This record gives sequence, structure tokens and C-alpha cells, in this order.
Amino acid sequence: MAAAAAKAAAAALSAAAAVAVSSERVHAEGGSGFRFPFSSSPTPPPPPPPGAPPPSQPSPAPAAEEAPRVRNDNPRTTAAGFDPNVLERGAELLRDYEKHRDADVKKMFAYLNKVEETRQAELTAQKAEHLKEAATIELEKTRVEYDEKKKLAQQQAEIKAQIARYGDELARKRSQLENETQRARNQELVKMQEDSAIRVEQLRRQIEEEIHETRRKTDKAKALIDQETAERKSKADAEGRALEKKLSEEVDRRMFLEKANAEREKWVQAINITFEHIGGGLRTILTDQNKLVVAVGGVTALAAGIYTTREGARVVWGYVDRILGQPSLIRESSRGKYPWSGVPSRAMSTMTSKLKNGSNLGKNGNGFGDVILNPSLQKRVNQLANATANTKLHQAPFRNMLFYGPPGTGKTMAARELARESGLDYALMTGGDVAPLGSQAVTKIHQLFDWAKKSNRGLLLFIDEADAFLCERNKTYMSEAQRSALNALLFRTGDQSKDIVLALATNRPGDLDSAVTDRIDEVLEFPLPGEEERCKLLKLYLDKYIVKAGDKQGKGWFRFFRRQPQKIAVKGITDDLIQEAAAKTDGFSGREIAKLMASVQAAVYGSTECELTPSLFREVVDYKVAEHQQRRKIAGHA
Ligand SMILES: Nc1ncnc2c1ncn2[C@@H]1O[C@H](COP(=O)(O)OP(=O)(O)OP(=O)(O)O)[C@@H](O)[C@H]1O
Repeated sequence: MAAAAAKAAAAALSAAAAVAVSSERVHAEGGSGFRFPFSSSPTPPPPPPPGAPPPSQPSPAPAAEEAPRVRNDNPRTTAAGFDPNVLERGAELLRDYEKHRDADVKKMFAYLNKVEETRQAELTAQKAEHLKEAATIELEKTRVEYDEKKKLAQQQAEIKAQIARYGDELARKRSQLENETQRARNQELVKMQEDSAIRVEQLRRQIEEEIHETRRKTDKAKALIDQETAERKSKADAEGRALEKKLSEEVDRRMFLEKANAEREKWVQAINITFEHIGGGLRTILTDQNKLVVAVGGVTALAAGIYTTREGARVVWGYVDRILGQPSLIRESSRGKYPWSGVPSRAMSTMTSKLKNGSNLGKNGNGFGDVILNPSLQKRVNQLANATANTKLHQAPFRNMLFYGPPGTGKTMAARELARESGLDYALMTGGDVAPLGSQAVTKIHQLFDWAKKSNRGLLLFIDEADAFLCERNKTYMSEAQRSALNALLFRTGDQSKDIVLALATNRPGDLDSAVTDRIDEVLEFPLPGEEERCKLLKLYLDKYIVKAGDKQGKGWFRFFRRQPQKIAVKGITDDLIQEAAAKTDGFSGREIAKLMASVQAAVYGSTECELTPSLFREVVDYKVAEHQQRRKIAGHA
């Protein structure tokens, strides 16, 4: 406020000075009175710009020495810059002012106001200028800040980018490292897997070798067991047959003894009578010299003749036996021991079979004696028999056959009947007999074939248990002798023969050597009998073992001396009962059914009444069925 007042006073002084100058000029120009600068000049001179030199003031002239007034545009000042003339003029003006105060005071204040306003305006302008500058500075500051911020942001962005790049780099390196580690691990894994695969492969090979070895050993053991079983079986069969023969011989012997005793008594009487006659005759001879000489000579000649004949016959028989005799490998033959031995019986059997039906039909009405087969197999065997008979008729080569199937299904019987039906001789051998012959086997095989070739009718050579002798040659457990025997057989059967039909029977056709199977023309499977066949078999063996048990006469001359078996009374054995038994005996072979009926016969003979009743029959059937199941369980089938 004080500053404002001082400013106003200074302004007033300067204004007063200006007024003084102008009034002075007026006086100098001869004008009348005082003229207020505001009245002569509507617009006061503008205040000097700050910094500009103050406006020129007219220098005051002393009143005494009134020298022509010259305007001093550059008045002198004191050393401090202060001009007292101006003050004097101001004071004079103030005095004038006092005079003219009333009139001009208002103008002056207005003028002062204006000056003040102008000053205010200047200040405002200055302030605005300052504000503008401040705004500019602020703007600049903002811009700088913005730039700084921008730079910072850029730097941050760059840092971020760098961090990101670095992070990327790190991630890349890390992933590279991971990849490398993974690759290394993978390689390691692959190596481990390879190692493991190699180990597994080695293990597998080892196991395979072990399995192979075990299998080989098992096969060997199995073959040995089979061989042993076959041997045991054949031995048991032979023993059975021998026992049966022995028993029947024993019975025959006893019967014979009984008859012989009776006969002996008869003969003793006859001999006594004869000796009485001879005694009479001897007495006559001894008393007559000539008659005595003739009698001695006759007896001596007779003895010599008998002796010579016997010895000669023995030599001849030995020779014939060697040349024509049945080989030891043959167990059964329709030719008998000597070629002529079977002729009468064959002729008889052919005659009787023809007389029976006028056809080839056998006992069971199907053309095959006692063999019961399923219809399709029966048909096949019939066709084969006819074909073989025709082959023989036309002198064409025979066809070899293979019969395979479970044990006891009629293979041997069918072969026998087939030979009979086709008019061939037949000979039966067992594969199991070859191995025990050792080095003799080859010779025996050749002997066998030589013998077989001598049959005029042609011969069916049936080799039972063929797998025991004709199995794969590369099997390790096969002996050298066996292999040679097989080779001998292969050699003898290499070409199709017009003399020999080779019929092989086996339970294991897969075991046969491929060269053997290659020689086979007809393969027939003998399955276990179906229900219908079982029914027929039961009836057949019921008839054979029970119904006709008492009718049996036997063979040979001794049959007349044999004790006849007891007749069995059959009661209530109906077709339904047989059918029931057939249903129960599912899985039985023909042999098992035959044995079942033999057991029924034994049970009947074991009973006191010697009578077959349904309950006894059922009892035996049930017992046999249970036994069969048990056997299957032991064999691991059930
Ligand atoms: N189909 C059948 N018809 C009649 N009886 C049969 C039949 N099958 C088997 N048999 C009886 O079983 C016994 C044995 O028959 P065979 O010897 O023919 O059988 P296989 O099949 O040759 O047996 P393996 O294979 O054991 O030698 C015969 O004596 C017979 O009593």
C-alpha cells in the first residue's frame, strides 16, 4: 500500500513536472495564463517504458536572468541523478494547481486514475506475461517431465525388453540345456532299452533253449514211456494170451484126462484081449523057426524106415520153414504158419459167408463181420474193400491205407475184415516189435516183405502202433537200428505194389515220418462210437458173451473133450435198458464196451443163479462208467 502511494506520488511529481514544462512552454510562446496540459492535450503522453530514459524536462530558468529559454532535452543531473529544478517546477505547478485546483483536480485524479489504470494494466500485462512465462515454464516442465517420463518409459521398456530378451535367452538356454539333458537321458534310456532288449532277447533265447531242451527231454521221456507202454502192453497181451491158452489147455488137459481114463480102461481091455491074441501068435512064431526070422527082419526094417522118414522129414521141414515160414514179426496171419495151412479154413470161411446170405453181408448185417462202425466210415471201408478187390482183379497196384483214431475203436478188426472182404491174405505186426530186434530189424523187415510177396492172393500187411516204428526220423531218441528199419520199410514200399497193401494204424498220426505219410493213399479216421454204435456194440457183445455163452464149442479136436460153459439165463434185458446203457457209456471205445459186457458175464458167473437181471446189468454198467470217468481223470482228460 505504501509502495502504491509512493508510486502514485512519483507519478504525480512526474506529471507535475510535465505540466510545468508545458506551462513554461506556454509562457514562452506568449500564451495567456496557465494551461493545464490535460486541457490542451486530450491524451497525455504515454509513460516512458521501463528502462527507457526519462522524458526530457525543460530546465528551469532563473526568474532573474530571464534568458531565452532553450529547451534542454538532456538536463544535467547531480551525481546522484536528482534534478531539483523539476521539483521547483513541480512546486510551482502545485501552486498553480492550488490555484486551479478546484477546476482541474478532478481531471488530475482522473488522469492519475488513468495512470494508475495504465500501470495496473501494465502490471496485469506483466502478470499475464509472467503467468504466460510460468505457463510456458510449466508447459516446458511438463514437456520435460513428459520427455523424462517417456525416456524413462522407453528405458523401462528397453530394460523390460532386455529383461525379456535375457529371460528368453535364459529360457532358450534352459530349454536347450533341458533338451540336451533330455536327449542325453533319451539316449541313455534308448541304450538302457537296447540293453534291456538284448538282455530280454538273450533271456528269451535261453528260455526257448530251455523249453526246447525240456520239450526234447519230455518227448524223449514220452517216447520211452510210450515204447515201454507198448512193450508192456504187448507183453501183457502176450502174457494174457499165454495165460488164457494155459488155462484153456489146463481145462482141455483135465477133460482129456477124464476122457482118457475112460478110454484107457476100454483100451486096457482091448489091449489085454489083443495081447492074448499076440501071445498066442508069439508062441506060434517062437515055436516055428522060419516065422521067427521073418518077424524079426520085418520089425527091424519097419524101425529103420520110421527113423529114416522122421529124420528126413525134419530136414525138409527145416528147409521149408526157412524158405516159406512165417516171419517172427508177424503176430497173426490168415496164411497160417505155412502157405498151405490156411487154405482149407479160408475156403470154408469164404464158402460159409457166401452160403449165409448169398452176398458179402456179415454177421451184423453191414458186411463187416463183427465190426460196428458209424455209417459213413462203414461206407468208406466197404468202398475201399470193393476197390481193393477190383484192383486185385485187374492186376493194378494196390493203395496203401492209414487208420487213425483212439485206441480200441476197431482199426485192427476193420483191417482184418477189409482183407477178408477183398479176398486178400492178411498179416498183422506191431510197430513195437521192431525196436527190440536191434540190428536184426532190417533183416527181419526184408524177410517180412519177401514172405508177403509170396502170397498168391495178395496180402494186406497191417502194422499196428505204426508210430512206434515209423515215427519222424530226425527224432533224437530214435535208435540207429530203428532208423535203419524204417529206411528198409521205406525202401520196400517206394513203388506202388501189386502184391502188398500196406495198412498202418496209429493213435498219433502226427508222429509219423513224412516219407511214410507220403506213401499213404487213403486215410480213415476211426472215432469213438456214437450212441447208436454203442447200442449196437452192447447188443453184439451181449449176444456174444451172454446169450451164446453156453453154445461155445471152441476150436480144434479137443473141443469134444472140453467142459461146456454154463448157459446164462437172460431176464428183462430190453432194448430200452440197452439204450439206457448206451447213453451212459458216452466216451467209451468199442474195446471198453466189449470189456463191459465181459464184466457183465463175469458178474453173472459170479452170482449163484447164473442169471442176468436188469439190476445186475445196471450195477455193472454204472460201475464201469465210474471206472471210465476215474481213468479219464487220472489221464487228465476230464
Ligand atoms: N468197431 C468195433 N466193433 C466191434 N468191436 C470193436 C470195435 N472196436 C473195438 N472193438 C472191440 O475192441 C477190441 C479191440 O479192437 P481193435 O483191436 O480193432 O481196436 P484198435 O482200434 O485196433 O485198437 P488199438 O489202437 O489199441 O490197436 C476188439 O477185439 C473188439 O472186441
